[in-house]
Order: sequence, then C-alpha cells, then structure tokens
Amino acid sequence: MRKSSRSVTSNVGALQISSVRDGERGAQVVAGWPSWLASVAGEAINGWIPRKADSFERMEKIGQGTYSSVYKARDLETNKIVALKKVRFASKDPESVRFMAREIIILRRLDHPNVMKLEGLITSRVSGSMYLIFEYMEHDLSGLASTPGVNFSEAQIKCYMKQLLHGLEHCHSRGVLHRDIKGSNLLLDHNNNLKIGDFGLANFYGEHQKKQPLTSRVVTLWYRPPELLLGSTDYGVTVDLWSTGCILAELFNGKPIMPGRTEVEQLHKIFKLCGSPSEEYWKRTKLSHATVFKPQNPYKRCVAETFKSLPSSALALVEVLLAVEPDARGTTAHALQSEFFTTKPFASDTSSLPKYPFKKETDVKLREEEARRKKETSSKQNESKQVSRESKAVPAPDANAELLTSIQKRQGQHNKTSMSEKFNPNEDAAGFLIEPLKSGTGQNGYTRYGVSSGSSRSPHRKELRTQRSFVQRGAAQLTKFSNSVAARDASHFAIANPRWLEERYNNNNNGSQDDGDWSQRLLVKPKDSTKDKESILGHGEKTEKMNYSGPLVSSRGNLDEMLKEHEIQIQLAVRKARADKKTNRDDHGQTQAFLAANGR
Ligand SMILES: Nc1ncnc2c1ncn2[C@@H]1O[C@H](COP(=O)(O)OP(=O)(O)OP(=O)(O)O)[C@@H](O)[C@H]1O
Repeated sequence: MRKSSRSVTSNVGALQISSVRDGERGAQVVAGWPSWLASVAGEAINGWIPRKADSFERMEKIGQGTYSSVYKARDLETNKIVALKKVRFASKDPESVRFMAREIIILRRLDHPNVMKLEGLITSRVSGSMYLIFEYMEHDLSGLASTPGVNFSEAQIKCYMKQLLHGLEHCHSRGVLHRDIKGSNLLLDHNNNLKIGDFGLANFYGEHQKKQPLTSRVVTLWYRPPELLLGSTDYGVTVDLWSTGCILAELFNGKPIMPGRTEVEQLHKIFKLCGSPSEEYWKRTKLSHATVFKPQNPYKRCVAETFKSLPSSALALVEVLLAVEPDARGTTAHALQSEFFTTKPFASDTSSLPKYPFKKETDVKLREEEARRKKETSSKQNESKQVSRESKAVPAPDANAELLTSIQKRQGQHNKTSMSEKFNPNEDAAGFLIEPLKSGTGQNGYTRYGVSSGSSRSPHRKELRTQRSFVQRGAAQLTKFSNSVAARDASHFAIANPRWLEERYNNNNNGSQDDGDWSQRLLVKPKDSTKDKESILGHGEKTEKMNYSGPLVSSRGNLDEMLKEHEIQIQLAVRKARADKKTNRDDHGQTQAFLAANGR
C-alpha cells in the first residue's frame, strides 16, 4: 500500500473506531477517500491512499462469502495477480461503515507470514463501494482436503497445523480474536504456505480494551465452542483454540467431527463427545443459557475412544484443544510445544509438499451453477409451501424488533436485492451425503489421512467446504427445518452480522449487561407470543415473516427434554423431507444428508 505524504499513526488497537478530526478528514478526502468513510472510520485509512479500480484488470470470481464477493485480478502497476474482496455494507449508514472498517483496522494491526496481509484498498471519493486487496491464494484447506486424490500425511497435517497455530499466536498476541477459524478460511498458496483469512468476524479483546461484552453468536456452528453455545459474552483466545481442535481432528478423521444442524444439536454433539462440564463449572459459570442446557445426568467424555485411530500425540493435542471447559485448552504456545510437534514424524517443510493444481475458479463456477439450479427449483416449491411454513413457524419476541432494524441497516435495507443476494438458502451445506472415512497408505509409506481418492469429490467435504460463516450457516441449517422447526426467514433474523450487533449493543448499553441479555433474547423465548409477531411485523416488514433461530427449546426445562423435543422436530422434518423427496428429485441430495445424518 502506498502511504500518503501525510503519514498519521493509527491507533488500530481501539475497539471503537473514533471519528477523525475535521482536518484529518479533509486531508483524507483530498487523498481520494470518500467522505462517508473518512468521517466515521478515519482510523481505518490513516496514512494510506486509495488505489483506483482502473489500475486493476478484474478477472473471474473466485469466492463468494456472506459479506463479500472475491475476484481474481491483475494489478496493472505491478503485474501481480491479486484477490479483490468486495465487501458489502451500506455506505449511507455510519454504523454499517464502521463495522466494515473494523475488518480493515484489524487486518492492518496484523503482520505475519501466516496471516493474510491487507495490501491496500480500492475506492474513490465518488464511490460507494470498497475492495480489499490481498495476495492471491490458490487453495483453501477444506477445498484441498476435498480434492479427489489428495490425502494428507501426518507430517503434512503437522505442517498446516503449525502454520495455523503460528498465525493464531500472532493474532492473539496483537489482541485479536479471529472467531471464525475453519478450513475454508485457511488459505494456501501454491507453495503450501497457509494464511489465516477472513477477519470479518474478528474483534479485539484483552485487558487493554475497555471491558465490553462480546457476542456469543460467532464462529461457524461446527467449530463453535460450548461456552459460546451457552451464551458466553466474556471469552478469549480459547474460542479459536476449540475451532483449531475441530480442524485437527477433522484432518485426520477425513470429515467434520461435529456437524450439528442447530445450536441445540451442536451442543448435544459436543457433550456426547467431550463430556459435559463439571458441577464446579456449572456453579462457577454465569453463562446465560447454562440453566437451560445443564444436563440432568452428566455426559462422559469419549474423545479417546472415538479417535483411537489417531496417532497418540495428535490425540493428546485434540484432547487439550477440545476441553469442554475453556481454561483447560491452554494457548497457541502450549499447543506448539506439544508432543504432536516435537515427535516424529516432524512437520513437513512447505517446500517438500506436493504442489497442487489450481482449481478455485472452476470450483466457484460449479457451486454457483448448482446454487442457481437449486434456487430455481426451490422458489417453485416455496410458493406451494408458504402456508404450512408460516403456520408452524414460531414468532419472534418483541426484543428482536430492534435488532431486526439493525440487521436491515447493516445489510443495506435500502437495497432489497443485496439482502436476497446475500442469503441464498439453497447454496447450503447439508445437501450432501456424509460418507465413512476411507484412509489409506500413501506412496511414501505414511498413512494418508482424509478422504479416499475416488473419482468424484467427497460429499462430506463438499459439505464442509460450503459451510459458511455465521450468516450462511444460519441460513443453511434453518432451511433444512423450515417447516417444522423454524421458518426460513428466521435466518434473516439469525443472520445478523454479529459484530455489528455486538458493537451496537455495546454502544447502547455502555457495556453493561443485564438480565435481558440480547444474545439470550435471540435464543430463548416462550412459544405462544402472537403479540410479538404482530410487533415485529409492525417494524416495516409487513410482507415478510420474521422468526428466529432458537425455538427448538422451551425456556424452562432440561437438556434431555429439550433434546427429545428436538429429536421429534427432526423426525418430523425427516418425514417431510422424505415426502419432498418423492415429489422432487432435485431435493435428493438434501434429503439424503438429512437421512444420513440421522442414521436412517
Ligand atoms: N486472498 C484470497 N485468494 C483467493 N481466494 C480468496 C482470497 N480471500 C478470499 N478468497 C475466497 O473468497 C471466499 C470468501 O472470502 P471471505 O471468507 O474473506 O469472505 P466472507 O464474506 O467473510 O466469507 P464467509 O461467508 O466465509 O465468512 C473465501 O472462502 C475464499 O475461497
């Protein structure tokens, strides 16, 4: 990034992005920045000048995120191939701009070979859009692991894990929590250098920050730690370590280890595998959902039995990272010192690993075609299903109305198309079969872990690959249960940009928490509140039913009862899915995943 002649030190450590003084703003606008950005998020651009769009040759689309579209491009000044991430936000809404800017501020704070480097920004005084410029990365870890014929050796897994932990160590040392660690956010270049990407959900934490509650609604579901599912708003680096443990086990296992479809099911999967927390923990903890989710009988931990085929040093590290109580997960430094990295086979050198052919562009095209095809089919189906869906949906509580307004702002409510573009329920993860792991022995005699080298892509890998961050995850999960559990539109509610809500909440509440914790309002509510429904519909969206993601559980009761209720809901959905399957062949994959995941 070129520096402006007037270099200003930016205090990117501040949680709140303060407005810049008029003089600074003026200088930034003169430097070419739009005033909507300079006026509310001057810190994000301090000392930089924007690049011009016409100094890049935009090539194909290579990624579609929840908040962004990513394009391959050529930098005409350097002739280098780069990735341009076009971020979605509403330039007329200062809060929306601030939140978009937070990703930039965080990225500018980081500087490490295993963290994606922000190389610059493209916008202009008259533009309403913003592109983030990154080094172009050929692969991501999930995509690579799902490639037919690609099986990782233990040394190779160590190589990737080591890089991930070094990158995370850097983030944590700079006071940054990533909060969305998963395979598709771990990017790899053609030399097998791994870089942590997508800081869209990241936030600052630590003692030097003003102590403010963080949102618990972050991290893609399958990688989300129990304390977040229990509603913690005071957490730290251990959330990233849990996700790291999930990835480590997954790389050996060949498929995601806890593919929950709802938050309740996710927590149940965690307790079944990792055991439920100790009595001590329940007593000590003030987590908002703890009373609701505490099981009557404790669950026994069975990580060792489940992953008995893992090398012992890998299993030992998985045991630590997947500790159900956060404090026992240690730190990135502890993990790097563990036997997993200090015993043979040692982590491969990146240069000794195979070079994999590019395939990102084809992947994106295939996924988009598939999504388009499904969308066409489903919009026809949705028309006929509308009545039953609405009648079974649980209305949202009053408290959600305010949040809904916020969400719409973040997503650019003035632009309805951007909303629907963002949310494509059919482009979801669960439409694929989960197959049993097949591992084998590679040419070098090492055990190769991961999927078998069949002629087609591994379905469960596809599932992993397309499991999106919080937003899309919500959409995907809920769509599966749209008729019996929650309405599809619930995801519009549940997909609030959590970091935006977090900040908004903090701004409005001066960081104080009360019994009406907003994250709890998102999850737990009484079942019969028609009034609530009225009130939420009264907030400008008369035609769209807004529901929420958590009505799988009653607000009072124990986990076992809830799970029973939950299971009934799932069975209803399974029956429904079976019926749909008969009537629509295009729903085939989705139904299969549903049945497979339920062991039916
Ligand atoms: N530097 C890069 N090089 C190549 N591809 C990239 C790069 N950065 C991102 N991508 C691709 O674009 C996709 C979306 O990017 P990113 O994850 O940053 O956006 P997002 O909107 O925050 O997505 P998500 O919904 O996963 O949170 C990634 O999954 C990846 O495949």
